[in-house]
Amino acid sequence: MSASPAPQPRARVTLPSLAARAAAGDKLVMVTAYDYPGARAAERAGVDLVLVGDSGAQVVLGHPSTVPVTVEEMLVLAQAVRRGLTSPLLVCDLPFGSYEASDAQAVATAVRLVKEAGADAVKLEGGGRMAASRIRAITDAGIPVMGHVGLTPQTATALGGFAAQGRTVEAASRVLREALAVEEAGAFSLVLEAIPADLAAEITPRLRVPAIGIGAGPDVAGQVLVLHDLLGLTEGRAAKFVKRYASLLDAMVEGVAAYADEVRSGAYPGSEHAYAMPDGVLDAVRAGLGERA
Ligand SMILES: Nc1nc(=O)c2c([nH]1)NC[C@@H]1CN(c3ccc(C(=O)N[C@@H](CCC(=O)O)C(=O)O)cc3)CN21
Ligand SMILES: CC(C)C(=O)C(=O)O
Ligand SMILES: [Mg+2]
Repeated sequence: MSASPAPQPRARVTLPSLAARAAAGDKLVMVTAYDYPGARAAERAGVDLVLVGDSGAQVVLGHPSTVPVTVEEMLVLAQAVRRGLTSPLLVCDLPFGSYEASDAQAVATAVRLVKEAGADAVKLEGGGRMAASRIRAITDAGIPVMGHVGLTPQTATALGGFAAQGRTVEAASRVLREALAVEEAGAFSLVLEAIPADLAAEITPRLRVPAIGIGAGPDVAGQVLVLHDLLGLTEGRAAKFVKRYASLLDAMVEGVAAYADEVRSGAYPGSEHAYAMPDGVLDAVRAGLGERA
């Protein structure tokens, strides 16, 4: 047999290996995933971190915002992603309403994502007193936490919609203060979302932990994008920071339309898609019904 050998799995990404890579100046690559094929694509492409984002509320479940997604739904998505991943670090968002009430609620939710879905770490939004307390509590329970400041979609209504953040002296100072507070609370990394590139460049070197940007310019330790955005699976106007690397929704429509055409024309199924019956079987069936062969 000359079967090609199974691809060598890369070494598992760990918190120390991430920190070392970031310290060496290597850009960290994070992408979201919400199912098994998305996880396989991320794994095979060699990304460092995979985020089961609450953005799945929108890009997978069709909700208008991230707010409605439940812990149960995040568990289903994260379990599917876990089955497809071996080496990247698996981070799972804590959905809106699953951590704000108390430190105990936040720890209980994080524990479920680790125990029931195999998450390696969790992510939560915010940099104020509530968020800092939750990050400390979850970290103390032994679960690594990624922070998320700047544009925090779960509370976008309070921020004035999906607008870039940190563009006034007061707002920029607040994002900086929140990033430092998230690090101080024990986060191993944090997302900086939709802030001016110059502000992200000011914040990043003030942190010991890697800042992962989305709409935060190039001077951060790494980047994250929503998988469905970068693959062209989303419709409508995308945020300014989105770059499309494929047009998969167009490819999906073309594929389904070609199938529909062939069903209607009779070109599908062809003889190669049909099961053959052994000689004589139908004759015997007819004889059994009292018909002549
Ligand atoms: N598909 C998808 N991609 C994402 O990046 C994403 C989600 N969904 N859902 C959760 C949040 C919401 N995000 C968003 C959504 C919209 C904008 C947006 O359109 N922003 C305007 C800002 C304009 C302004 O600053 O006033 C833009 O033009 O980029 C930004 C982030 C990021 N996250
Ligand atoms: C965009 C990233 C950072 C996120 O939180 C998500 O996809 O839910
Ligand atoms: Mg999110």
